[in-house]
Amino acid sequence: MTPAPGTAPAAATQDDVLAVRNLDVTVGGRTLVEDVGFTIRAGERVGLIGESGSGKSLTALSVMGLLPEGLRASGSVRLAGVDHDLVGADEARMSRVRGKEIAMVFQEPMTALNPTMRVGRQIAEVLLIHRTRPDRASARAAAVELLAQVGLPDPGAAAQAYPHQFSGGQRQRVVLAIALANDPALLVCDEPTTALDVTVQARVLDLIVRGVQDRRSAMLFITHDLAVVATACERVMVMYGGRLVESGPVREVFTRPRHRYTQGLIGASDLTVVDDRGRLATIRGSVPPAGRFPAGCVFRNRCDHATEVCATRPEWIPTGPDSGYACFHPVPGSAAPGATTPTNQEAGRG
Ligand SMILES: Nc1ncnc2c1ncn2[C@@H]1O[C@H](COP(=O)(O)OP(=O)(O)OP(=O)(O)O)[C@@H](O)[C@H]1O
Repeated sequence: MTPAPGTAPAAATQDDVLAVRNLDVTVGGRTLVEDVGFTIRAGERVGLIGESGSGKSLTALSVMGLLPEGLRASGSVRLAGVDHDLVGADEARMSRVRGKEIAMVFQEPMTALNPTMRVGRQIAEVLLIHRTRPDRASARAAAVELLAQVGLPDPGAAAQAYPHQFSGGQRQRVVLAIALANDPALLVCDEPTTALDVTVQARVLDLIVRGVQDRRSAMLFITHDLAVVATACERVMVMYGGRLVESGPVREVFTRPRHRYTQGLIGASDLTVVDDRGRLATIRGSVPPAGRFPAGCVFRNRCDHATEVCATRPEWIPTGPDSGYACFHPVPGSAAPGATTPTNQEAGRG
């Protein structure tokens, strides 16, 4: 096939942790995912975006060998250090890979947790099954340590609790602790923060990114939220109609999208960035060219009160000749000490 514009051929190198080639997913006579190919390097964080039904989840599920009954994958999915293809691998082989070399975090944490088992034990089991810890006592101690790493207060007590005793955000932290337990080479996340309260989304996203960075794990991150991709990922791939249509560094794809679908997606989005003083800016329309942001800006999650508060404010600054405007105001709870907040004060928001 001729590669779609902006998609790199899936040529595996020694640094690649994952190499997907010619992946098709079919059901009956219907092709749902067609000729998808990509690689992910060790430690690389890659976003996968695209409209609903474009094939993102089926691509991720194929990588993990978890396609729903009746769907069939063909092509090749190779993982570094695993001597067989994951496409067509039987369940016994896949269960040795899953939870060890590849781990996953889905949208709804309850689907990943056993409601009748204390969470400390659920984490310990993953360590024992894959023989990462030699005995139950050290697995339990490691479980408490993992719960501390994902920011649960009083991790010793948390280990003794059942899933229903946690909030949604806390449950997703537990799922993350399980996913990271064996230092996977690849973490696959499918909308991991979408079901969470908006106030905890950024914190959980932070923990995911920190968790993979600390372990030098690679990450494949599915989301609808471009700002999340901009925060969490270095590279982004775009799916449309079951095919991968574009791929590249996040800033390049977001500033110079090549495929018509990506151009529409970016053009219709509001993105937000945070500058080095902890202030948040909403970029309306599209992202301005690289270098137009103040130094130290990082992308953050969507700002949903900017339009009515800021649209008429003089603090709106043009961010590029054809790319809309930004309005700075503080990120709730995370403004850097000493950050000036004129927009916020004028708007009477704290
Ligand atoms: N079990 C199934 N049987 C038949 N068709 C399916 C099945 N699961 C998914 N599909 C179809 O495959 C296509 C791709 O689905 P997929 O879930 O990968 O999309 P997606 O990009 O992840 O969408 P969303 O963002 O809404 O989760 C869709 O047309 C969907 O209806």
